Amino acid sequence: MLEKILETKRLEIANLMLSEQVIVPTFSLYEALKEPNRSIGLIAEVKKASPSKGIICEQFEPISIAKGYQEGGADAISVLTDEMYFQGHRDYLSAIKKEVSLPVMRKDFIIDKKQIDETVRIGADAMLLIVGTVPIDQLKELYEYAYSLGLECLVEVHAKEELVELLTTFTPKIIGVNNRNLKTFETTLTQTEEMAKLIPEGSLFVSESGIHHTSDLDRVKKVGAAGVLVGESLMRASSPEAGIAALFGGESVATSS
Ligand SMILES: O=C(O)c1ccccc1NCC(=O)[C@H](O)[C@H](O)COP(=O)(O)O
Repeated sequence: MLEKILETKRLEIANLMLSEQVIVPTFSLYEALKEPNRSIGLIAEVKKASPSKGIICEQFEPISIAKGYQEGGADAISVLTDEMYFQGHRDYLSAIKKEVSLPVMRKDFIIDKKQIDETVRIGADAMLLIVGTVPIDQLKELYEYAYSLGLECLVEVHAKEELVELLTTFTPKIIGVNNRNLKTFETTLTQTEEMAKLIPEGSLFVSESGIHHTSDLDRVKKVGAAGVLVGESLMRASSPEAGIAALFGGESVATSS
């Protein structure tokens, strides 16, 4: 699946036209995850569809979903911008950035500096980089290029070997362990549990995908995750706020005194 998506991305990059710069305030994903609203940080994802589940949300209203996430106490928002496989759009991200005061991450398949320029133009605070999509030295270059433009990166791994390769090349400030196997689409939190031991102390780590229940949060919290990235279970809830409340089992949001 990943190879098919990357093939599409290469074609898109060849035809990519940069849009006008969106002027919006910036927010740090790292800082938001370092001091989360609850006992573990939440990156709530705006996700209409996916290769594994097809359409997840029929009545898809990205701005109102994002506002609901903010209202429900999410620490950051992830927006899928891939059109072909996730029915996302870069315009959703720009529109959301204008309406919420949270860090907004672009969730896409970034393999070229031109896409990073576009990510800045559309107003994102952060973006995803996936180990294995380009050679690791190139990934490091993309990471450094993004930070030089003020964009933070969540660097995602799907396997222990990828994490080892990543950490022998560079140490990202935010590392994501994706619990989804991209060949079978199965998710297992064992991924997070096994890889947690290898995450360096100085990096924040986020457990991604397949998180549906409070017990899932407890499992990843126990092994030191600073945050979770949750899409489907929140998108299927009766409202974004209700989805977050159910996931956190009634845990209240910290208020600053
Ligand atoms: O979600 C998919 O089917 C998928 C397929 C191929 C590549 C990536 C995919 N998902 C991207 C993600 O990592 C998730 O959207 C994100 O972690 C949230 O996952 P979930 O809570 O399980 O919706």
